[in-house]
Amino acid sequence: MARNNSETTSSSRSTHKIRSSDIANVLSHRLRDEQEEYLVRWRTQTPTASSLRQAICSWHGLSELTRALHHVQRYVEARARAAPPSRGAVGNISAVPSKRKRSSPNDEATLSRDAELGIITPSHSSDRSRATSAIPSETAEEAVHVYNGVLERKEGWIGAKKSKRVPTVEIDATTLPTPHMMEEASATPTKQAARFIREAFQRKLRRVGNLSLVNEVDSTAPSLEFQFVNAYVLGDGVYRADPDTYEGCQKPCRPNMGQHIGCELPRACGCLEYAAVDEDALRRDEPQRHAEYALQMKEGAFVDRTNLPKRFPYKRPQGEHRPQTLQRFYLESRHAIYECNVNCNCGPACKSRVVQKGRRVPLTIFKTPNRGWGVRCSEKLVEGQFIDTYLGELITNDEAEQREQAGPKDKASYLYSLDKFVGDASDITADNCFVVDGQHKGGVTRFINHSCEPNCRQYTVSFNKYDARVYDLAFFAIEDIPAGKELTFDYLDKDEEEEEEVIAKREEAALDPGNMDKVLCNCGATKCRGFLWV
Ligand SMILES: C[S@@+](CC[C@H](N)C(=O)[O-])C[C@H]1O[C@@H](n2cnc3c(N)ncnc32)[C@H](O)[C@@H]1O
Repeated sequence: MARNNSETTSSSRSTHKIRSSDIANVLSHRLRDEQEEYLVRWRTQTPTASSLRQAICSWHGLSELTRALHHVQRYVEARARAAPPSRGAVGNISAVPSKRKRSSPNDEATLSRDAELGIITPSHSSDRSRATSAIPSETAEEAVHVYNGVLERKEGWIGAKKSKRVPTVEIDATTLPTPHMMEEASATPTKQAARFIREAFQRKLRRVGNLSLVNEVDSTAPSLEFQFVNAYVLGDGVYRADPDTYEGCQKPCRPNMGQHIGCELPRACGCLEYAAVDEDALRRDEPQRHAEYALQMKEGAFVDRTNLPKRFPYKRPQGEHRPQTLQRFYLESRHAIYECNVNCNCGPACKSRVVQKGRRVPLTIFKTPNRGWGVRCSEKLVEGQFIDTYLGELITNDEAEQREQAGPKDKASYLYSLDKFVGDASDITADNCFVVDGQHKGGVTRFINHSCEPNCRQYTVSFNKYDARVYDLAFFAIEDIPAGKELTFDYLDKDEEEEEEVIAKREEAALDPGNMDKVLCNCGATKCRGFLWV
């Protein structure tokens, strides 16, 4: 049924929703009957200067916008960026998506990127001469709920259309919001929107499971546009092997070896082919072979690893409800970890299966005072305990470079090159390795902040020993971490340095003009290097 444009559109109990894809953007907000209402500009198929002027705009309560809340979030955060927080408005929003360039208000001939995205800047309101019919008075303006069209409600959805039958209030949509609307908006809080947005993000977390959100700093929530995924999302030109084709360990490995804790064959297990050689065992058991091995390693010669004793990645579980932890050797080295896989003979109880079983610990995304969102665990973690993997879009290096150039200055923080095996006997180079971009699609670990003195580290974990291109990036605790303490890792994974050395370098970095546009590090560690990427 067609709705007259003078009808109220903001029922607080609405069962009819606006589709996210039908909205171009949110232009303003106001309070009516104690309910926040948001002025929505409907999307036109292909935005042209004239279609933007004639775009349908209408006011809606939040219950009609629950499927399109990220548009409200963008509006609220852009507003907070433009003005310092006041009277219940949102505060620190350092982690919101990048700012967009805005189009020249009078440049109709060439549509800017803003216009393509459907963003109309308030500054257009100065060009009143284009209005098809100016709004006569503030009172009339207040009464209007739909401009340039009518709304219809069908099958749970709200749509907008032009109507020849129903008289409509016509206005140059690029003049919205009007100065009066802007004035009203500046005096109106966005608390209800903040609650709707926070609840929507919490619903996302519940769908993932074992995740929560805490914000004791302001009323914001992480971007609703962030999509949680549970595996890499393959981009164009990216490929990975089907798990059915992975080579698994075969006989003599067998299920339930070693009192049901899996593999006990550090020389024979095929999955350990590229695992770290247990040099202590080799020296002790076969001194001659150890001497040959040490020489081959020193000269960079080929090493036949068959039957050399290898190190298992994980310790046996230390009690029924205790987590398995990384062996000290792996914890302290950067050696890749090889786990057993779906085609192995060892069975699911094998001790070389930790990361593949996924996150077991409850994590909380929380707002920090000076580093955007961070992550903590509500349970204590022990040294060597697995936390979670870094996920995201798996893209080519070329694609990553393009995204880095087009993105904000901290884009690099979300990009992780899978370059562990560059330089090994493979055709992988720094220019053709794949890259994980976790900014818009990924897992909770994408919210982990950097520290120059971290309590976690990222390790390479492979289930397919012959694939040097695609592997997991897994976070482990590198010390015991009390419940509630922020989890951090060193984005540059640097080796530890002496304090005086770090301080000297930090002072030098602060004076280097080349670091002027670098992101300052707020980790607060004694050995802080001063910048995120130095
Ligand atoms: C991978 S994200 C971490 C999550 C991020 N805090 C957020 O709110 O989405 C990396 C970004 O967080 C911020 N960040 C992380 N660690 C920081 C630190 N030690 N000091 C300052 N900013 C930091 C920077 O903006 C960086 O680009």
